[in-house]
Amino acid sequence: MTIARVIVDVPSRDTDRAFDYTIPERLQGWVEIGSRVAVPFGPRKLQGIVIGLAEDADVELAKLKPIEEVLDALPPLSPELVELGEWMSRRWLCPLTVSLQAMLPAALKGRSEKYVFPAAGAQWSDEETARSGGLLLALRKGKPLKLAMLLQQYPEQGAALKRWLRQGRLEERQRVEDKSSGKTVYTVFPADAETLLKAVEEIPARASKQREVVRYLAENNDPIAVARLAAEASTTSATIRSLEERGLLEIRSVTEERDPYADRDFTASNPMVLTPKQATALAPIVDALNERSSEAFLLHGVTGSGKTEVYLQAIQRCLELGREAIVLVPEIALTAQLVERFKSRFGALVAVLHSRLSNGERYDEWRKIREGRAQVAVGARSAIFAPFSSIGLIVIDEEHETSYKQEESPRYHAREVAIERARLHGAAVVLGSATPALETYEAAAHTRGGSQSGLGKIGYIGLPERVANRPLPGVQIVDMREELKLGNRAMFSRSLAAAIKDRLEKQEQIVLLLNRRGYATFVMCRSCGYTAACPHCEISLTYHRGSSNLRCHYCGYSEAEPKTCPSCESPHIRFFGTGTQKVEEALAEAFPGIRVIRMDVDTTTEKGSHERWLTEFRERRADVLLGTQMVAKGLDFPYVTLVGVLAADSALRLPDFRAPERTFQLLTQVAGRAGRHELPGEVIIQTYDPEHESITSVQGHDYQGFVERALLLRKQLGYPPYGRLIGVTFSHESAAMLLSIGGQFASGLRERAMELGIRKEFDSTGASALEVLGPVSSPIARLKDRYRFQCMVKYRGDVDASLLVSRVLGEIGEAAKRGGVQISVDVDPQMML
Ligand SMILES: Nc1ncnc2c1ncn2[C@@H]1O[C@H](COP(=O)(O)OP(=O)(O)OP(=O)(O)O)[C@@H](O)[C@H]1O
Ligand SMILES: [Zn+2]
Ligand SMILES: [Zn+2]
Repeated sequence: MTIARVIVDVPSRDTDRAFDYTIPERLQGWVEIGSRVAVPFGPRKLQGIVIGLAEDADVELAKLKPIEEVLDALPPLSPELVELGEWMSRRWLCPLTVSLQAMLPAALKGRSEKYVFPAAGAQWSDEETARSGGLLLALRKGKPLKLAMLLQQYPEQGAALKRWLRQGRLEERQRVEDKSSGKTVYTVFPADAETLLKAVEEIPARASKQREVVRYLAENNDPIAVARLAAEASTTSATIRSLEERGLLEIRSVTEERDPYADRDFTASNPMVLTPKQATALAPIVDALNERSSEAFLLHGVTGSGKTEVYLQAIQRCLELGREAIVLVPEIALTAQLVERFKSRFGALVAVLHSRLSNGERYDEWRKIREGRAQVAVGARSAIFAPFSSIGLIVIDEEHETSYKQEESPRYHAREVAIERARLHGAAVVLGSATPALETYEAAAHTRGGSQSGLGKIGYIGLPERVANRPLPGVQIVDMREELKLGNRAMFSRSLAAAIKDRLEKQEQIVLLLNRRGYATFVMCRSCGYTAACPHCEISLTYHRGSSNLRCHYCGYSEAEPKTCPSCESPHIRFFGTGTQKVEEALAEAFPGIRVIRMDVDTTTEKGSHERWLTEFRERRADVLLGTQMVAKGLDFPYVTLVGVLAADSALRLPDFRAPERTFQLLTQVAGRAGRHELPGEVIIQTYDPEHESITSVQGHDYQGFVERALLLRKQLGYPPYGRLIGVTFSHESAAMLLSIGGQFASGLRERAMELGIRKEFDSTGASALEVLGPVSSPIARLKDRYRFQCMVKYRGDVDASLLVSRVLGEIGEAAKRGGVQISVDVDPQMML
């Protein structure tokens, strides 16, 4: 190959195409599809990723510049991931480099020097050594060698070097100054036992310590850390170094893998005997695995129906077939408990990827996957890009979770990426949930046609009952308006208070959910109605009791709590709304001695704190687990028999058409925490809106009914999954500028649609339609001193709206850029805020 087609890492429309470079002779063996390279670009030197190789370019070869450097010994992306990236960029309208960069571990992105050195204990035959043209001799001197130097001096050894790296006999490391690099440990590599035993005789008797160490090494002929050897042979590192001078051992610095779960023991677990229902659920998944067919399934199982065991046994089958599995879980559910369930079944084969790991830890887990040392990747959203080569199964647990959509570019949805990646691998996909997203349910049930979800056909698997005939918990709805009428002004209704008291007496446990989305604590003046808002963002400031200050959750701005109203000077200014802190106080007051664990953004910032709280609760060192959304998911505690929901309806009024769906899902999930084991459960939901379907459907555990009605409404309005949306947000310091650019966009798009004869009415015929809403001020009208306007493009049927949008953006792009307007496009937005 002589030409490499390179995507340079500049995320802009102008550079969003492949540029051709020649591959110099010395790099011939090194450049592959997926390689990260350094290339000259105008006066600059840029990083880029090779997405294609060719013999010929469209222009004269002499006009092309050569690639300057290859940045990693092994390409960090496979051809398959490059292809996936290209698909993502088309799907979510973003520059290709943005998609590709999203797949790389952060630790790799820098321009740090790479080193190559032998892995501990790696062996080579004499023949390999002879054929390596001096490369192995150089490497085995012990010092890590710079990759750049190896590329220069051993150009013809590229294939061999890469093979050894892939086999894990060589290691590639980077020296970066942050914690990304592994822990360096000085390690003793002893000579062979025979040599050592012979040497013992030659060491003078007065050097008895040296003799002892040599004897020890002859008996334990494995590499060992210097510090450890010193301890075991009760000697000093000086003694050990003197043996290096005698040529009896070598000391090399070895970078230790950081295993974030190293200090934990996982008791091995065996597959459970499946219930007949679980077995029926597993069967079609196993069939798909055996046939290597890229089928997708919705595993719709009520809370506590044993979905996890079905995943585990499907994964087991996948591994037996010699293939790899990815399991996605919501970030917040990625707790020790869940990791443990996978680690105890599959042990060291499991790599864990989540954002609480340091960059270096993530990089180590990523390499474990790439080098074939792990076969199962468990992680949050981005684990969908785990660098496996032969995926057999992708599981997405709690598939309805909004966190599977990335809210920054590339604005991909992991569910769709999973289905596409599975297609490339011939892998099966299992989407599991007790409350599937309407889009997924519709794709699986094909209830009334006209779906635009883009998910293709999905098989439906139901698990309608809990394991061992355990009943779903009884749900009681309490009308808080009635409570007030009866003179109860407390935070807890009479029935919730009585139930809490009862559980405290029985020493059972309680989960309390404060649905706080859209309901943060804010400061309001009772005399004039003034509310404290961030001066940079159009957002209410949130009150933090600990520090007594007001904070903006978007930009971090903070100010002291006002003593008098800045607007009318009234002293009657105080904070409103119920925060978890306030609930905690109310609990302490109403139930003296109650032990409460509060879990919210404030108490879980510290690394590991999340897990610590949950362990404490599991060990029954607390009576109540009180928290926001994060207490609702995936937890399985046997002594929880009561779940209480405060302010169930607080998120119902958000200006988002998915608000009722989200509320229903959250309530169902949290209700599902109760009575999962022998003890039966009870749920009490407090609300000011007891007639609302999102709440009454939870009472009857009536997912089907709720969804059928919700889908009907969506269909009438042309909302997903029966229509699709593209959100375009414009931001600038000046609102006037935005109106102008936003207006140009909207009218440009309307004109194009009209030219193509696309109607704008969403009528009952279901015919193709496209409507442009806006530009209007965004629900968050100002953020970090920039005003925000948005247009919502709503369409259905046979309309390539993505293409139209990118054309129109191309037309106004120049003017927008000159004016400094930032434009972001969100295809299939999940958040309307
Ligand atoms: N075949 C089985 N035999 C006995 N117990 C089982 C079996 N399958 C699952 N369980 C137990 O039932 C409980 C619920 O299972 P699991 O947590 O997998 O449910 P789930 O469907 O994932 O629930 P959720 O969606 O609420 O997280 C667990 O304690 C699990 O150990
Ligand atoms: Zn006031
Ligand atoms: Zn702010």
